[in-house]
Amino acid sequence: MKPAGSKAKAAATGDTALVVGAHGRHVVIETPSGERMLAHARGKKSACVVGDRVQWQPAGDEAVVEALVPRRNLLMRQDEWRSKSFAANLDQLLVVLSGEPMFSESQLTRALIATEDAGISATLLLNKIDLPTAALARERLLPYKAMGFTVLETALTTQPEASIALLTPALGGKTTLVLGASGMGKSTLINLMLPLAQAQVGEISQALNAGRHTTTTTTWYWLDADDRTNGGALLDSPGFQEFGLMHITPQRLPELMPDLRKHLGECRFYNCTHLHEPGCGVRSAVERGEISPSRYRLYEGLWAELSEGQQKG
Ligand SMILES: Nc1nc2c(ncn2[C@@H]2O[C@H](COP(=O)(O)OP(=O)(O)OP(=O)(O)O)[C@@H](O)[C@H]2O)c(=O)[nH]1
Ligand SMILES: [Zn+2]
Repeated sequence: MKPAGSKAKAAATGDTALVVGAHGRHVVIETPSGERMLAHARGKKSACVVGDRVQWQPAGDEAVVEALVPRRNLLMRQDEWRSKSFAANLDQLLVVLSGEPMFSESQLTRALIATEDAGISATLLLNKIDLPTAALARERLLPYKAMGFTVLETALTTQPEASIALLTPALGGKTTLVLGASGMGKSTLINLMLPLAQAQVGEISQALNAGRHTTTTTTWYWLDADDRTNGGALLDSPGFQEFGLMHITPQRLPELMPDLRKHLGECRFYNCTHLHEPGCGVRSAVERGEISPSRYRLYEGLWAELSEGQQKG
């Protein structure tokens, strides 16, 4: 075995590669020349996620991940049993929503809290605006517009050209993780923006193989395969059902919810939980209609859920 020092030095001088697919300790990396290969992470600590930059060494036809380049950010979720990382080094999250099926405000709020916690910005996309149910969905998104989120609107299937024209500048040059609950139109969006996406998926799942037909982890797609430095990328993450926030303490919730955060200086007690204290600025704002009742209810529910988790943990 070579001394660890020389190996570390070789890795440090090597080019970094991008993780474009990951399944446990098996990852698919893309080298600066655009070559993709299967790589193995060393040791348990070196778990990589899509979007990571890694130092690597060739090992036959495959590669070994030597070290992880420090991350700019990491989007994760955590339930009682385990934590799951979606992706690292993101510029933004795009949440696809629709009125049919109606999006879940709880799911949306959870995703936005995790995103805020990770220091990543988020854009909302109301899809299926060709359907009458879009009106109600639009109304339910008003509080989110008021707290500063951009809400784009598309009819991906009936107005594909207009959708591309709207989405191209919103996605260009950025690394965007796309989230969407089942039926909202996430696959339609990916296929519209990336006509060759299916081919890229095939390639990555084949490399990670283990006989799986569908990707169960996040997948990286270049928006423009000829411009891998500035062109931007879409990351498709399957499964948006349970967005556990167990990695966040209940005390931090108000600062991660922009509509509540705005009123934090207005409470009588510095350590106000905004649940029952007198002179609470947050609850006054709810009464004045400046914080929507649904958002406040979500806050109460999350507080209870995360406090219980804290007691157990
Ligand atoms: N009317 C209308 N239907 C749409 C629109 N966008 C997508 N759909 C339809 O909605 C259904 C769900 O779209 P998908 O793109 O498969 O949704 P998804 O979010 O990927 O859902 P899963 O595949 O279950 O993860 C499909 O039948 C689409 O054709 C739209 O803008 N308007
Ligand atoms: Zn308060």
